Amino acid sequence: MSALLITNIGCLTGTHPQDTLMLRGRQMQELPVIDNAWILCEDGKIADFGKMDSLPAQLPNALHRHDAKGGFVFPSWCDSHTHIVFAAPREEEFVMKIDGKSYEDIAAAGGGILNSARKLQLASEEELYESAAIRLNDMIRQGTGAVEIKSGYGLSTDSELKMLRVIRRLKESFPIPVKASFLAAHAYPAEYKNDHAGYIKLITDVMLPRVAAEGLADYMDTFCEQGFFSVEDTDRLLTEAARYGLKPKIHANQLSISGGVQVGVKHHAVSVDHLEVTDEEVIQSLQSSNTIATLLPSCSFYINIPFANARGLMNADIPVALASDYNPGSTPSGNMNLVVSLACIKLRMRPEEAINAATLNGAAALELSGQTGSIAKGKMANLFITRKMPSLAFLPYSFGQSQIETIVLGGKIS
Ligand SMILES: N=CN[C@@H](CCC(=O)O)C(=O)O
Ligand SMILES: [Zn+2]
Repeated sequence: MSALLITNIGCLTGTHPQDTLMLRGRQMQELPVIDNAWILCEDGKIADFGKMDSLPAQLPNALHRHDAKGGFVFPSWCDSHTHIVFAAPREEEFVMKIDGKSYEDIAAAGGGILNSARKLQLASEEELYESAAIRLNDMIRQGTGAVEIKSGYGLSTDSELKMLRVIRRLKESFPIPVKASFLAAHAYPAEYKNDHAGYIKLITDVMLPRVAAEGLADYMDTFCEQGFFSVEDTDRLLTEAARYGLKPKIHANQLSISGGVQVGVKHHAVSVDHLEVTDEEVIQSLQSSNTIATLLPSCSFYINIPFANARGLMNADIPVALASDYNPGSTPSGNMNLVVSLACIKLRMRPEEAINAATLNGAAALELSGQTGSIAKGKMANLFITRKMPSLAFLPYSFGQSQIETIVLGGKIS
């Protein structure tokens, strides 16, 4: 039996009741904490915790002790939206953006997703695994302890399967939970430019059965957006995916009011992601559902598009999660500390709301909140320990810097 005792914790953060598995809008203001605390991890799980003056006299024999020296302990970030399997960065597009081209201009000029797809088709599974593993390791060092990864730079049967197999290998070899989303409907490949029905048929009749047969995906995703996949395309794809037990997670309303939120809600999507553009109808459709609004402020920051209306969503009691959207085009960063800072600065989320959105609600957007995302007995001991900080707000306040000193995964200092 392996056991880890962390003592002298300045503030143990996110001690939600065990049965709190998702926070709707206004509930997100509550972030329970225990000051001057200890936590005991046994066999990879959180066994117990409390105030220092309640530290039990009887402790497991083979005990590793760690003195947090006044640092804060958080549940690891749960990053529920990433695209970290890609063949090459796209810094040439970064320079095009500086020169005034928009995300849509670059995509129309053969850049964007199709650019990544061309490069990915030429890369081997091994090369893709190696580069994605480096990114995932970097994310873990920055406090991420659960992640979702999408396909969507394959856009052919072989290459989509190749991406999903890389994700499966990451799942098998990393000590954190990994969920996979099948995103063949990310862009129409050049050869289907004038045959959208043909590509939809390829996804439904050829790709989906193979993805399901190999058990390669947990979710079905589509980029429901003007110039990409329509509401009708999305409706059809989600209907077919449901036959294979794949629930939706949708890219919706990144560039326009696309109808993606409503079609996602209709299909009981676990989450609808982006939502940089919303209106009253979008908010109303989410209000009557359990679908999570996953916001990606580092994407807004990087490609200079509007920031999501987090306050409007939370005031309407909609559950909001935060994720990185790490990808080579619109967000070349998987740093959840920066995401949380941007959420405070640009989405005007209070630190407690942003931290809940990046932990418990992020876990809910991965359907893992029974296992991670808060400090509760029996949950995975995936945590991070910061330097001594003067307050909770100091974490997002010190934007662009990391306060993290120690990572704990499965109850072990890693
Ligand atoms: N919007 C669609 N997909 C990605 C960007 C993909 C890319 O530009 O490569 C996103 O979530 O931002
Ligand atoms: Zn995305």
